[in-house]
Amino acid sequence: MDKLLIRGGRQLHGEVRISGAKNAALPELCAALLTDEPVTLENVPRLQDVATMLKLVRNMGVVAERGHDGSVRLDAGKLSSPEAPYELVKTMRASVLALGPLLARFGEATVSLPGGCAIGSRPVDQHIKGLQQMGAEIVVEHGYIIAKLPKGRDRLRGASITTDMVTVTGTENLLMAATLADGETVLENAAQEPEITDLAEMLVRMGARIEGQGSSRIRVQGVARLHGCTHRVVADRIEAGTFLCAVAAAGGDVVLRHARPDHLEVVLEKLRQAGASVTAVDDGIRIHSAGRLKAQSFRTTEYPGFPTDMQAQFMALNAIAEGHSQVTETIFENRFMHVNELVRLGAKIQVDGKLAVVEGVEALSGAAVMATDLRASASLVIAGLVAAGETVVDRIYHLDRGYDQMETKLRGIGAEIERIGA
Ligand SMILES: CC(=O)N[C@H]1[C@@H](OP(=O)(O)OP(=O)(O)OC[C@H]2O[C@@H](n3ccc(=O)[nH]c3=O)[C@H](O)[C@@H]2O)O[C@H](CO)[C@@H](O)[C@@H]1O
Ligand SMILES: C=C(OP(=O)(O)O)C(=O)O
Repeated sequence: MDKLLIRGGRQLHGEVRISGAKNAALPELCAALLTDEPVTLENVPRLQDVATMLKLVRNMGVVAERGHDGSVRLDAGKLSSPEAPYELVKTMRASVLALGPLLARFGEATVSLPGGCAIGSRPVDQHIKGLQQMGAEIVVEHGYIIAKLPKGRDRLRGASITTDMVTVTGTENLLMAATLADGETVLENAAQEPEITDLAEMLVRMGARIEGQGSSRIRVQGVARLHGCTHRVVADRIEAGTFLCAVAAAGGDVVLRHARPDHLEVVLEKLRQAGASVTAVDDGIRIHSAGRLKAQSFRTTEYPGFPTDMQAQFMALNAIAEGHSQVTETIFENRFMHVNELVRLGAKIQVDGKLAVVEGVEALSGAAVMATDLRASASLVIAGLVAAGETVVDRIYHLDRGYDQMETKLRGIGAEIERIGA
């Protein structure tokens, strides 16, 4: 099993190219299931989750080819089975995004329940309830969501759906299903993340009629069929945010090319309040950080609030900043697993339910630590970059799920980091 070996204490200087967003690419790969015409996605990040999604759609009969230029061409003209088996779904929750498109286009879908995962129980009841409101008959049996249209119907029907909470993949599943439904669908309490707007833009290119993406009410007028398109995946705001925290913590001056400042406003503001200089530059964001930063309290909430996917990385920064901070996690019930590992590196953090209280220390010291989930891994890498001596991060398969060549990019700006075998 691969590990990362980091020798801390180097400042970071230069330029990093931010990749396409994991959380946009995954639903967009599923959106290709909505049409029998070829779809080309550009700027698709090289990640394990993307490889898993390609395996999943190929397993259904989709012809999917990766180009050398970061593009993926998908042809879902003929499908052998509208099914997502447990073996593939268990490694990636986002597989549930196949449910809406399959049901909308083929009138049936069998998708394994994703099950719980490290950061929380993460049910998909809102996806199921919304599709039922659109007329689907759904049973959950032997760990599978088995969905079909009632006899005599060949399309879902538009509906007014208010989800009990804001759900990102729930909104995406219902949005994709609604594009081919009969009549109008209104999604109330919709998630507003930039990845949803990007997905909606792709669907519009395919001929969908959508209004209100990026707001909490999305209206969709269903159409009888969608066509192929070429779409460029939006830049990954969480990858950008992770590099921003790395530079803020380690010190240095770095330009993140392709990063979108408008997608990271709350994080950028926190970094500025901490004392870093953060500016929008041509096609990117520049961060300059010198000296010890000031700790910042924050509370994770849905977009446009502070992203839960940035909580662990910012906590690593707070761990070595000056002063106390309070970090409140409101989205997932078990997303503080990095805390014990940061403590192994010398951080002082106490957790009480949804609240972590961080007392900034002057220095961390390298140690062997274990990654427990994707963003926890990133926070350990950031802590390793500032810790004195060597840090070895184990179980980095979590990191590989969602970061495109992280260690190569970090090495490119001066970090001492290498991948080592077991
Ligand atoms: C592939 C992808 O885009 N993943 C992102 C997506 O995950 P994901 O879409 O799974 O997260 P949700 O927005 O659905 O989850 C928000 C909250 O709602 C709960 N919930 C959700 C659906 C449901 O049917 N029932 C229910 O109870 C969840 O358990 C969680 O507590 O948004 C999260 C919140 O920004 C991010 O951390 C993930 O990186
Ligand atoms: C939690 C995340 O991803 P996923 O929903 O794919 O598990 C994430 O990207 O931080």
